[in-house]
Amino acid sequence: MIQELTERILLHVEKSGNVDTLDLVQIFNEDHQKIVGALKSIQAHDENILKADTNSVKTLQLTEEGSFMLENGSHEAVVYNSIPESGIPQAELMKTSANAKVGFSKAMSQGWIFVDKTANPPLVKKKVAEIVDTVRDNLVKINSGELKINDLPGNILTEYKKRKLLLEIVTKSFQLSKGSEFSTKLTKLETDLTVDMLASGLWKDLKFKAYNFDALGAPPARGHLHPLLKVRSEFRQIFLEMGFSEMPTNNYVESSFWNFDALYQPQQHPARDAHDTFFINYPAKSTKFPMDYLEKVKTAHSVGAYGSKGYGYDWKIEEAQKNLLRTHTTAVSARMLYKLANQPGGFKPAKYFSIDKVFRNETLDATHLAEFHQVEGVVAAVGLTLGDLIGTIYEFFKKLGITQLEFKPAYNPYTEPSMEIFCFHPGLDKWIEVGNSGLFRPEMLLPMGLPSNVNVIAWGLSLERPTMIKYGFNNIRDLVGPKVDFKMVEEAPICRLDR
Ligand SMILES: N[C@@H](Cc1ccccc1)C(=O)O
Repeated sequence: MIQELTERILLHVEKSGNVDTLDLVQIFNEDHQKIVGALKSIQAHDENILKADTNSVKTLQLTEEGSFMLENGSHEAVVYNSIPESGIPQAELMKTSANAKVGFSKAMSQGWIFVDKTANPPLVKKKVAEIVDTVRDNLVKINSGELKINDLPGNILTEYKKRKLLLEIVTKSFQLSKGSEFSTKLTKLETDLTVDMLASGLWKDLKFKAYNFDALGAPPARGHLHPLLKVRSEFRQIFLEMGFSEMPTNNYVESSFWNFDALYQPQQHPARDAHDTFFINYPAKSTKFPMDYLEKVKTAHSVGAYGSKGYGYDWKIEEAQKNLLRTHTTAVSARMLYKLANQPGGFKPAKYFSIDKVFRNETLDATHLAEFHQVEGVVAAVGLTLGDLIGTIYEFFKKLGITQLEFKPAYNPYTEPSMEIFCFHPGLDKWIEVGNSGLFRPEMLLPMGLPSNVNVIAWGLSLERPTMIKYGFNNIRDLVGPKVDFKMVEEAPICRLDR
């Protein structure tokens, strides 16, 4: 079809010498888009076949309301026509059509109708015996093309546009005339240069299609980052900007000692039950611990130390030896703080973060999986306070674009005070819980050997939750697991947490 149209255009230019593509719309009864498409394909053959100068033409188009008047008359004419000879109460008249109010005031200002106040109730009556509906007449002529934009007096054009009866449309078109290589026949363009063409010398006479440097090309096959990884790198960036260094989290299997005992979590704590924690059978136990430290932990739990009464129970090494899949990355933080306290040269202030997997024996539902990621920040320095914790959390969340925070007292065995972090989500229009935080207890820090004037503030959140919010997932199974749509992974945009 395009082929045919290209030839028709060329033949027309040969005959008339000069034509605008918009005029061709009527002549060929074809869509302007199609005519321009055919022109482009002529130019792709050889840009010197036709000369095409751009034109931009303003035309008028009726709006839905304008088209309505074509059929029914202007609102004022409709009102005029619905008034009986004897008149009609205004309230009644208003019920006769949807646009009666506008029609009434226009008809009044035209002097077509008046309100007879001598009657009770006052009646709207015709003032003239007949009317000429100029608005409708003009719209008919505009619609048929008889009245062009330049034929309409400016004030009328403005009025109709104000009444939203007309739209001004700018159409770009091309003024066509013969080019230096004009021809009514298009030779087929070659797309490939073959060995035969070279050998026979045929290539000299052939016309080749111009190379399209704007063509997008086939997308190269490559790997794609999962949304969780994209969000992780945003979080990592924020921590790095704040001067935190990353903790080594490459041990999913941990001993109960580092996961619980080091964190002053008593051995009877319900979280240590197989209902909440995945214990490991092979190997079931860890045996290497820093024994001095382990003894201090035992004391802190069983009889208390450093002014604390402890929990007062019989602490057993067998319980601490049990291997498990770590239930939180705070186990890694505990290892790092122990290292920090015992490093050569002694304690130095430090800021650490981690983002990695943790495992919990949870009931699975739309927002919970048995494995997920935690984001954790830890700051250790002399004399840190709750104010430092709150300030640091504000700064951290500010970098995520979150400025409205609330803190709610909470309980963790290893922090005192502890606070849940809530933020206001303008998109969801509600407060949501985003994390947990606190100051690590002396019962946890002092056995490690940290100086007694050192305080450690820490907070943690999940990676999945902000990812689900940012990418608009309601079900975590759409994000993680066998039901994940790979197309989603391929097409998910880079995540900007500040938006
Ligand atoms: N470990 C806590 C998070 C947390 C980290 C650091 C301090 C306080 C709380 C959790 O699993 O929810």
